Amino acid sequence: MDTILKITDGIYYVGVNDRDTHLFENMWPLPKGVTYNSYIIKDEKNVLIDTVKISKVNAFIEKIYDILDGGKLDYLVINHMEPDHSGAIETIMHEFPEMKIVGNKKTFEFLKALYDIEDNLYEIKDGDEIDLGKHKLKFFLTPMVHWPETMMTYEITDKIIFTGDAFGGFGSLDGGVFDDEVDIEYYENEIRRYYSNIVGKFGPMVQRAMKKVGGLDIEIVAPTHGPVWRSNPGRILELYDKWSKYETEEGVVIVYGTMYGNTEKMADYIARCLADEGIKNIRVMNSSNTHESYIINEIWRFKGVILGTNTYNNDIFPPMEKVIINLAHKGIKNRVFGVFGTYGWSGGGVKGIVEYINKNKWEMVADPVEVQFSAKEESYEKLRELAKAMAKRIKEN
Ligand SMILES: Cc1cc2nc3c(=O)[nH]c(=O)nc-3n(C[C@H](O)[C@H](O)[C@H](O)COP(=O)(O)O)c2cc1C
Repeated sequence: MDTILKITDGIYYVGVNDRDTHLFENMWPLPKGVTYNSYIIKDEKNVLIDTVKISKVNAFIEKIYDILDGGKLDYLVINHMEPDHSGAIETIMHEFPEMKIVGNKKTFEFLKALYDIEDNLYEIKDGDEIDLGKHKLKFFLTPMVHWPETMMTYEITDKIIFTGDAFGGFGSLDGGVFDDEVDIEYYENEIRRYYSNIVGKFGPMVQRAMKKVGGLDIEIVAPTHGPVWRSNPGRILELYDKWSKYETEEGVVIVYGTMYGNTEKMADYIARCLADEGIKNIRVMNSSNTHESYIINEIWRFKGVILGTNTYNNDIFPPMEKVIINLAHKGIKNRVFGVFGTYGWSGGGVKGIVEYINKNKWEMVADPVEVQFSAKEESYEKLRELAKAMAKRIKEN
């Protein structure tokens, strides 16, 4: 079977699709699958850039042998040590025992700790180059995007940057691999979900990395997940730039936790009031049946966040608390918050959310609205006021 996929003269795509794994990092749903991208440069010296998750090693090796056509690998460049990319290293070493592993000091610390590998290492420092013949590699250390060893590899001749997880996204590549071969809008939502779920916490480091490689003449962006950007690389750079600066669009995400519908009723009323105020992008999300992956993705897009909970055992409804813990974990910034909820006797749900908001120094647009068991006429008025304050605030920028 012909599996050879050329990117430029001498540079090939050898990534694989994974439609088996349900949860990325055993946490983030993959309804549309994911890819582990890897690349080969064939020259006087042959190079493999990154590997794949161990479960996909057979398909990977087959592609490598097809392309090398009897040749061998001289180098393996490791841009990122997370096991979805480093999992096949030992197998590749076994197949090509002469091959040198190219990485930085931190890469090699992790290589030893994860796989007990310490031979055939070729350590590079920031800005170092390796001449392959026609092609030339230059290395840029970009720590904490999203691990400490992460780096990017720039191929000078064809102006391709291999970026590791930066600029990546969820979604298997179903036939098309390049941005101009696929319906890119289908992927953009999955790319933002990947960014917000996996890389989002490290916005300042993404900004630092982007500045570092910003002066390069880049024709192709080749990440370790999702499409390869050859027609419009500026688009993915633009998107990551916007998300890592925590920039937002006008819109409100209302997330609620309910057992018997009273808190949900309040959520729907706030949503209607927001619509009355002219807000078009409104997402009402049930924390009990919507994975926080999708909630975080929407919150990464919009400025307004309204959190609602009932009181459960003197505290926030647990599915709702899980969302808030995740939001705090992601270090979300530049959002404005509203809070509402219900209680039966002691209260504690709304109080719990407000405590998270204060602890994270998130801005609240209005006082929380809390009702006993279910909303009455006067509380609906307060909910409308909350919606009005939110609409006004998000229209300010
Ligand atoms: C299992 C359970 C535990 C509850 N625990 C508390 C509690 O500790 N304190 C309190 O004030 N209300 C408590 N309540 C009352 C609810 O917060 C109240 O009924 C609320 O209206 C439920 O909102 P919902 O219809 O959106 O689920 C509890 C209700 C249930 C069913």
